[in-house]
Amino acid sequence: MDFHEYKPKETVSPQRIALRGQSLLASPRFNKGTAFTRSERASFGLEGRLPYAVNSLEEQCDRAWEQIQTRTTDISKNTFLQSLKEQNWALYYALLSRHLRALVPIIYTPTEADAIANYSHIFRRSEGLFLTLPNEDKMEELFLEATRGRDIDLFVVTDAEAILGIGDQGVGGIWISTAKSVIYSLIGGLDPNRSVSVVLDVGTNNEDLLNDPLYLGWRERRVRGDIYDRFVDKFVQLIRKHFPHSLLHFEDFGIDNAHRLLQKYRDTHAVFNDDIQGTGAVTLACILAAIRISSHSTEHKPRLSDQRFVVFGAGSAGMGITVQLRDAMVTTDGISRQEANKCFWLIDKEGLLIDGNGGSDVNMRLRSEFYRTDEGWNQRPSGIVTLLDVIHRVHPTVLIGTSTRAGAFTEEVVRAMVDGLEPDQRPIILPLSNPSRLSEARPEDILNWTEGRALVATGSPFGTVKVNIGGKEREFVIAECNNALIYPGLGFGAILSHSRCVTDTMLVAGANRLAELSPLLGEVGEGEAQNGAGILPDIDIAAGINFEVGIAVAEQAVREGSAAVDLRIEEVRAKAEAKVWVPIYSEYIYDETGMKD
Ligand SMILES: NC(=O)C1=CN([C@@H]2O[C@H](COP(=O)(O)OP(=O)(O)OC[C@H]3O[C@@H](n4cnc5c(N)ncnc54)[C@H](O)[C@@H]3O)[C@@H](O)[C@H]2O)C=CC1
Ligand SMILES: CC(=O)C(=O)O
Ligand SMILES: [Mg+2]
Repeated sequence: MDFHEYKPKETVSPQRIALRGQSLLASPRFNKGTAFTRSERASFGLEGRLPYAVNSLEEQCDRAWEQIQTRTTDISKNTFLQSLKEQNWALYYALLSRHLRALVPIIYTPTEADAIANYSHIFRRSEGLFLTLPNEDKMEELFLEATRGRDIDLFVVTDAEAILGIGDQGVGGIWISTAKSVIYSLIGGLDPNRSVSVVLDVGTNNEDLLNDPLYLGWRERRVRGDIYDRFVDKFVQLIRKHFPHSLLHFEDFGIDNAHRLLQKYRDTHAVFNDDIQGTGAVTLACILAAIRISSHSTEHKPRLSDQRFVVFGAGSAGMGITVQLRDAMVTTDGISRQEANKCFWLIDKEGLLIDGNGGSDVNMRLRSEFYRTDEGWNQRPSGIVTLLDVIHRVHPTVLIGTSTRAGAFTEEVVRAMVDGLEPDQRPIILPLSNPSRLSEARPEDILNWTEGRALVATGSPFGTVKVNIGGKEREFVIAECNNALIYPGLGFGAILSHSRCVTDTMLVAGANRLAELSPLLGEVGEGEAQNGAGILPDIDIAAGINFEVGIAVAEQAVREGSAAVDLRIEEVRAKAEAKVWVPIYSEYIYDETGMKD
């Protein structure tokens, strides 16, 4: 079901509103602009404040679409949409939902990365909750002010240390929280009034920002250690105290904190780290679908543990993916954790991770399970075993890039990978770094170098690629293996079921559902080799797909007892349909005791 065509009863029933005149027009939640009906204009003191004609939402979308076309750069389109969001939520989300493929790249990766990097210069109006270290003593007051009178389902929080692949962005990181929240509403069907986007401003180590006279954040170096931990803990405890059934989504924390905070809080609340778990789940789905196509053997169902994985960039996302794949192997293929660990070769700045060479971060413990100590690797004089060395010796079937190292998957690397496989086996190559300019390879190049054999998915959108194979031009859809394709559904499922925790089994249920919905499998059936469909569903249909993911997650939560509501599996779908938020206008009735904000 694409819920944008769906009108839940609660949304279409009349709403009682206490705002009038300019206050109503200034409320993005309730404003309808030129779509206020004649009788609403009379009741709410709007007749002299609006031009005479009354538009439908469809007509307003047409006008906004026309206006956005006149903007010539992506960043100016981004600014236009940001301003539209500040004016009218229904119109903003309706417009986005009608043009997902064109506009998601504008409000999310890659354009949002540029907006975030320029936050202090293009800033116009603030949005979100800013919790800044010098205001620590007032945190509860600020928190309650921002959430006053609202039922909150979702908090999206960043400390902005590792925004997408562009690093420490200080206070500008608020816009990754708001962008992720928008995707929750757009694709996941969450009411935008029930989410709060937060930045924990604990300083920045970005010299450019520290030296920028217009920088809007707290102009100090990043705070670490006990002070940092106390600050984050205060925030998490406020959520637990005031919104015990909400989901807490961590985004783009630095590598040292991401895993640590997830482990610290995941048993105490429904906590989710998108870069680790969202990326892990979407990549698991992508690989589950891809191996069913790439497997050269038709004799047995391809197993994850039959694959050899090279993960280039063993940071938050790389380790999240590795652990997710490893755990899935243990559960579904019935092998031990030690055996599963042997399917991975991890590479970071210091080359193949052989025995902890050079690394000093807190990821060490996680990484150490995957060290290749006893394989007799001959290090070069530089002390590094390179990606190419590993490809030559390991013959990986899957190559994943989460390094931010643009162009790291060179022609030599990709050709060496193909040479190591059976002639009818298809290499799975996933350059996942964002934004687009940091991708480890361009899909067009990978497909040319492999003559269309590779199965490719990327972190940012790349569109369709045409490749000349034996004199014939073939088209390949490049799937986006971005956590946005799954986290809205994972979150919706967790919220729907009031999950006490987000468990690994809930994540796997979501990933399996997404894999089943792969167009690659649907169109040609398993085992068909030459099909240009994307590995994962297109962003165009992401809303319907995430709805299904959400249901699978909520059902799993009910099944395993993670759900904290009295809900039967048979009731999950109906409950999801009732909860889903869609951008449409309902009728307003003026009522002094009605809704104000
Ligand atoms: N497609 C998706 O859904 C997602 C993509 N990402 C992308 O993945 C990239 C990494 O993100 P995080 O893991 O959060 O960052 P991170 O900083 O935690 O990890 C990056 C890792 O790559 C390593 N690295 C850097 N240069 C390298 C090189 N030349 N060779 C090998 N390794 C190198 C770093 O040392 C670090 O361990 C970013 O571009 C981010 O946008 C992250 C999350 C989701
Ligand atoms: C997609 C995402 O979460 C990232 O690139 O960080
Ligand atoms: Mg992220």
